[in-house]
Amino acid sequence: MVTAADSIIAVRGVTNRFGTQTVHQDLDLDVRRGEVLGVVGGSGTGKSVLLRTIIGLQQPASGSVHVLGGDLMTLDADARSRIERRFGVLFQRGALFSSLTVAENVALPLIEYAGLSRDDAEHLAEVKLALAGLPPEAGAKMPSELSGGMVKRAALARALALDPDILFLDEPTAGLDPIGAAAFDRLIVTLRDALGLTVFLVTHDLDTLYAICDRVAVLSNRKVLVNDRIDAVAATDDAWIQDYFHGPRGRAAEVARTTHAPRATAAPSASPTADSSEQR
Ligand SMILES: Nc1ncnc2c1ncn2[C@@H]1O[C@H](COP(=O)(O)OP(=O)(O)OP(=O)(O)O)[C@@H](O)[C@H]1O
Repeated sequence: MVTAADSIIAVRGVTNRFGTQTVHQDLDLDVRRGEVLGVVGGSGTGKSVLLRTIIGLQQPASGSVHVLGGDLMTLDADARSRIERRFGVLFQRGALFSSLTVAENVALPLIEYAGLSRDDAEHLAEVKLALAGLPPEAGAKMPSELSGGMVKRAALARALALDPDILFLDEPTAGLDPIGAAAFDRLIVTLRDALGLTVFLVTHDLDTLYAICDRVAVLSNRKVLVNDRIDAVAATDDAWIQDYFHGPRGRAAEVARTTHAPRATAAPSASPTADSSEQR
């Protein structure tokens, strides 16, 4: 059995309510150091609210959230902020500042939180953009000039700016075509391996689950119904899980995994480079 001590994130007994709606009730979840954990569930089951709770943007009605050895509910503001700076977050819509260039977007946290000079921050931003697979010329562009896939990569570069321990990704492949999504999946694994990240990934994308997740947590009925390796999750006796994993899309993703042909994808590349096929 996994104890809170084995976990980089340990959520215990969390309840979240909005008015009369209870989204989570006594929810427990463990995330192990170095894993890619996929979080799935029907629409409105509270995946994004759970992510927001773990990163401290949503105060639960009750329960505790231990992250990186600290209890976010009881720490003072300074200690809490030190832990929160070790998070990198990629929100669902990328959330870049539209009035700043891509490089300025990535440099901003380095100036604000790491106290770097503008020159140093923009130099380091170039490194982060390359790490996220963007070409050097992308830094000078405005977010509106980028393709959908490049916006995701720019937002990822910003999430990596402060060398996080944990990367939180909310629907990172939503809106990407299958080849762009497969390239993004590979990038996440490459970065996890190279940087020793732990990845908390909210997704609806079955191909992503099969391709990169070490374990999958399913949210249902206000709790984590199961959190296990994907084969064990797919075998769980639950109507939503059976429909999701063994419906037509689930079968296709499983076949792609077992035939080593994820999506309609190009050959994997060793270095993370932007894929020209990403949606524009
Ligand atoms: N700030 C808020 N105020 C009121 N209700 C909220 C708020 N945030 C989320 N909710 C509600 O909480 C529930 C869970 O929302 P959440 O966004 O976490 O779902 P989700 O599982 O991520 O859904 P999806 O897969 O559709 O993105 C929804 O019913 C949503 O309307």
